[in-house]
Amino acid sequence: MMRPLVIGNWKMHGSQASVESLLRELARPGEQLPADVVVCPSFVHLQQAIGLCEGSPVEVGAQDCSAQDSGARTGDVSAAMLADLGCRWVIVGHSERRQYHAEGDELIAAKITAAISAGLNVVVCVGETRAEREAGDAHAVVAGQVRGALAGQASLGGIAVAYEPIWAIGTGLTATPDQAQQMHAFIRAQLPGQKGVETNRVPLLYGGSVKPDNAAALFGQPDIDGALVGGASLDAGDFRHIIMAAE
Ligand SMILES: O=C[C@H](O)COP(=O)(O)O
Repeated sequence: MMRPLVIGNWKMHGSQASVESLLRELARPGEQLPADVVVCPSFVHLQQAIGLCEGSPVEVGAQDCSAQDSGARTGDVSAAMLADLGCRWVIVGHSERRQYHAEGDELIAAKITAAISAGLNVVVCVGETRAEREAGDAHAVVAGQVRGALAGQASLGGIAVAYEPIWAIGTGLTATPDQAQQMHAFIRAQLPGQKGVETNRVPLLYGGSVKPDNAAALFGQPDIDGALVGGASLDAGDFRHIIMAAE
């Protein structure tokens, strides 16, 4: 069985003081956790978070990276810079990047390539809007995003996929465990084969209003290998409950 993977995406929240107090609770030196745990603070808090996680089982990731290795890209941060700092993970293609920064599958695929070649693990996000689900297009949309992001990759090693139905992000609406399982099984069937790892070894995370009271039911599904948690990861007690539900 794959070890569960639970990632906290802190989005554009926090201050040095809140990062410190959250990680004093979450990243306890020498602690054994029932899941691999990653926190993704904003770029400006990465170095502080890496210091606070030292000696603990919690790893640190970024929320985005450039598709370019280096160069005249004002405001961008390369995957190599993140790896150099001590990040182990990067989120790519989050729906908020797709929506507010007009990111499409081609750019997302290039970011994955850049991140993998810098030695980072990647979590690539896919998911449909409410209108797409109501129109019966959810599977076609998600299949297109999975193929667009992954078809050109030489290997699936180091890649996790997060299914985040956009209608469930930050809304308190969660896909039911059955709905999520159904889409996860579908996503697994879309993963390109012959890419270095068995498709059943690619971690598939669910994201969208994961909370302490629904995490165990989601983790109980055969194709749900973990979670990408937004709001609840900003509360140390709630995030810990979610991590422990992966047991
Ligand atoms: O990356 C995390 C997701 O967007 C989920 O956010 P949420 O748990 O606040 O719904």
